[in-house]
Amino acid sequence: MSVYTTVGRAELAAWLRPLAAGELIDHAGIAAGMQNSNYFVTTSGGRFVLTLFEAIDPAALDFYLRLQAHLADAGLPCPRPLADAQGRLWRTLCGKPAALLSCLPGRAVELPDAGQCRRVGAALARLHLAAADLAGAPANPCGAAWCQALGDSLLPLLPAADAALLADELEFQSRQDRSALPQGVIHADLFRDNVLWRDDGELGGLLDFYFAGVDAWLFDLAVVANDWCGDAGRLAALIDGYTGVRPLTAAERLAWPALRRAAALRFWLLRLDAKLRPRAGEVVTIKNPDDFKALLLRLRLAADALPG
Ligand SMILES: Nc1ncnc2c1ncn2[C@@H]1O[C@H](COP(=O)(O)OP(=O)(O)O)[C@@H](O)[C@H]1O
Ligand SMILES: N[C@@H](CCOP(=O)(O)O)C(=O)O
Repeated sequence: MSVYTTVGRAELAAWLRPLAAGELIDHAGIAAGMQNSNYFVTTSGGRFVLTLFEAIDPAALDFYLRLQAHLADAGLPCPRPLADAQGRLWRTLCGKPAALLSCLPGRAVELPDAGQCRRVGAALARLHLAAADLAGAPANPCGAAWCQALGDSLLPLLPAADAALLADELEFQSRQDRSALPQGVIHADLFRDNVLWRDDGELGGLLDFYFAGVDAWLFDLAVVANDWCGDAGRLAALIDGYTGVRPLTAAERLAWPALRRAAALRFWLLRLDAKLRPRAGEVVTIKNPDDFKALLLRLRLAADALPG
């Protein structure tokens, strides 16, 4: 989990009232996630997820919640935020912006098969196309400039070998320009633990849109490839699923190796930052940064060509 903010029953019951979601039965912290505080909430009206946003600019939050409603309207299995009578999708709870969203069915898988990689690839491309007509989207909050700034600030905290690797990769990435690649709203964090699968094998949910923003679509595909595809077969299936919905351009094919490195760097940095400068909370999940350091080292040695 991360439960940084503890929510009491009485304050939650009062906060729920304007949503007409039924009477509170119980709520329990969720044992996953790194960024926000999440609770399963059961009411007489059903089951929901309560998210308290720990470090999100409220202006960006309006966009994240509108995005999920927009994608749900487009038929993607995304959580739908509940609105109060004034149409507000979030209000303050325990001093934090908070939203109640539909609870989607299914479980995440740790070892996806090629079929699941193909389906997640197709869903990612559908997400890219469906979000393209959403107005007012901000830039990816953790894009290339964020990586450079966070990387620079972490350099003095790292052992010499890691600092050398990071400095060299930051220098390489500073010479890449993804601004001419096809762009749009990207999920930016569609890891295995952010995708739910139903018992019948179908996609149950795409979760956790709180890093979304405009960036190269291919960067999003690289984020997914890095987390989902431990072998060539699963990578080929992911790309096949994606390109079946949105074919890639020649420029994207050329940019693939550098963007896979950029995606590995982005999550190495996020996890390093969480480990080296932890936030206080009731329960805090810290994920291992070394997984992404190892991946980055491998991608620097052997630039995998894009299959297909
Ligand atoms: N709408 C939802 N429906 C079902 N489960 C959810 C939903 N939202 C979150 N969860 C569960 O909570 C976990 C943490 O949520 P997530 O959005 O990843 O947190 P964080 O923003 O902290 O990364 C997910 O892995 C999932 O198990
Ligand atoms: N998915 C990323 C970012 C943080 O994880 P999440 O649990 O908040 O989605 C990672 O694994 O590092």
